[in-house]
Amino acid sequence: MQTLTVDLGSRSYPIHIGAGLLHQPGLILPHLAQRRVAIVTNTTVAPLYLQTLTDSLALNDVEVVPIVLPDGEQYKTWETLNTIFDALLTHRCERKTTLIALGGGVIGDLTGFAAASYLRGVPFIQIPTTLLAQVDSSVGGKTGINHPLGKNMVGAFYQPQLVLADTDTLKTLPPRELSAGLAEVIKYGLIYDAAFFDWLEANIEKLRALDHDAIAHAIRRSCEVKAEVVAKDERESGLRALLNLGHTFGHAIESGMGYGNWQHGEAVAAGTVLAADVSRRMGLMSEAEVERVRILYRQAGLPDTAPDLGVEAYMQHMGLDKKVEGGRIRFVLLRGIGAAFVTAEVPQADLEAALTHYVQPT
Ligand SMILES: NC(=O)c1ccc[n+]([C@@H]2O[C@H](COP(=O)([O-])OP(=O)(O)OC[C@H]3O[C@@H](n4cnc5c(N)ncnc54)[C@H](O)[C@@H]3O)[C@@H](O)[C@H]2O)c1
Ligand SMILES: O=C(O)C(=O)C[C@@H](O)[C@H](O)[C@H](O)COP(=O)(O)O
Ligand SMILES: [Zn+2]
Repeated sequence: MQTLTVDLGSRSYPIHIGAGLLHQPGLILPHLAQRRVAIVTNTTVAPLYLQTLTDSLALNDVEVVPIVLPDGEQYKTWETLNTIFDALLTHRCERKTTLIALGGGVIGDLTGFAAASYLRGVPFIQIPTTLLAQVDSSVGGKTGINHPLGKNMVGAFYQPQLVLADTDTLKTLPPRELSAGLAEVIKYGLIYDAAFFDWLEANIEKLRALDHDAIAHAIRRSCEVKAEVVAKDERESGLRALLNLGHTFGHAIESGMGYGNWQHGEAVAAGTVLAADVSRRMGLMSEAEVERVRILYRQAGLPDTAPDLGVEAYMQHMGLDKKVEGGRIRFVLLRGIGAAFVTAEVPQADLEAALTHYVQPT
């Protein structure tokens, strides 16, 4: 097992990464304020891992309230959040009852937001079971739900007490979901660590084959970068916005195509190709570098073109992005591989050219 720390003073917490961690309740017990937890999961993950986790906690006299939600991005909504509150109240969960998110990023974001607001705040633990959740969404405290007009539009910054990433859970993950997680892994190389990007190019086949050492390294390096960025800028007043590379376009793709039709990671990959192409048009990146990015996405099983929603629809969706300031859309762009920055100074002609060039019919 490897352990990292998200260093946030009195709200610091560990990230444990390793195989078989669901069978180690000793890692969870010190973080519980009472011997009762509510495990929030979904109809896909529950049959795979809910019993294992429940049994290992029950052996230590921890009572479990299971809350099983429908599966899918289209359920990351106000209505689903309310069903969590219904269950917590029905079972008389208290301020010291810890909520445990067992699942991918959708479950983590919903559970975290429920924990931030139930009784004005209860403790929560992230047990991520997708690659995307293990490398990104379980770390850093962004929680929330979607609105029909935009992704993650309602939520809270609320940090977990613990992140427990059991890499064994990835063995049941469908290949499409593994690829979606690789999009966020590649993001860390692009924004922060060119040597990691080189390593990803050399090891992409191993990662897709779930080679133990390669996956462990990718999760660790991703969490290191995310933990460092979050520790420096928890509430995204500057540096943290770099973690949004590809997301301004990507969130437009997710909401424009209808939540759940494009996986978040797929939309981020396509969105990053658009951001890289805009960077190239602005003279910040070479054609060869854009090509390296596209090749790596293809090798990772990800799209390297975006759906053709039309320039106007893209602009409308992106106008609601959380990085918008004074009505101006701010984009994360690249100055080559490994260096990202945020700017509102993007020529409309370059945006329109990218949105015309790197798209395919929907
Ligand atoms: N909070 C953050 O910082 C942050 C970061 C990145 C993404 N996100 C959010 O995370 C979501 C995407 O997360 P995701 O890619 O994990 O999607 P997801 O949660 O929808 O999970 C993908 C699919 O895999 C299934 N699944 C989960 N674990 C499994 C396992 N071990 N075996 C088999 N199937 C399994 C799920 O039921 C689902 O069908 C988006 O809503 C995105 O906005 C949040
Ligand atoms: O943690 C962050 O900060 C990120 O931006 C990580 C992203 O991968 C993630 O998709 C996040 O939810 C997007 O944030 P948002 O503020 O644009 O909704
Ligand atoms: Zn993301």
